[in-house]
Amino acid sequence: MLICSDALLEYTEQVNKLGKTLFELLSEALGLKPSYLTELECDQGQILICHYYPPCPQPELAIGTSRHSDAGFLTVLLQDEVGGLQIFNEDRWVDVTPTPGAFIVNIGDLLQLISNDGFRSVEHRVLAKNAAPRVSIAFFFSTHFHPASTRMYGPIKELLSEENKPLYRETLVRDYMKHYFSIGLDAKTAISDFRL
Ligand SMILES: O=C(O)CCC(=O)C(=O)O
Ligand SMILES: [Fe+2]
Repeated sequence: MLICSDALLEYTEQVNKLGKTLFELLSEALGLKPSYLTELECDQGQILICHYYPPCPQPELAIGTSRHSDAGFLTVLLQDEVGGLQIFNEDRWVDVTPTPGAFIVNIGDLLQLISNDGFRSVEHRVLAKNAAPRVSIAFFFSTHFHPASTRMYGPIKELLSEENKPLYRETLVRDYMKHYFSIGLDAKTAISDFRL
């Protein structure tokens, strides 16, 4: 890891910039001013996780990463050419075919919660493969590790009306994370427990 630390720092800086732009576009898509989500500090916590999946001799008996949705606000994911990532859409698993140079951007549970279902977090998993080792780099925007944060996150007030009532209760990021990790990876159970 020391060998590529400069590359990872540079990568972090660039994905951070990309994240800011994405949060601006997502704010606008919700009909809010571009700086809305960054003012809410959705881009403030960043966690970079590098995954290594060794080749699996019996992939039909194993799973690379179990079914889950990401807990934070947004994930920028880089996968290599091996494949195996799938998203759950309309009751079936769909392969996310690797595209060289492309990122996969996943909406996380907390963005679903504050957008009051305007955006939906996506369930995904990674199948085990026996062809070759697989590497992916996940960059999570979430304040998991800002335990002192006292900001409460709930459905954005500007998005609510008589017809669009709040669907979730407010939460601290750390309380959401505690619940998410206490139940483990398994479908989208964590966010449903915050539904009113
Ligand atoms: O390895 C991948 O492509 C996905 C990993 C993942 O879903 C995660 O880290 O949350
Ligand atoms: Fe994930």
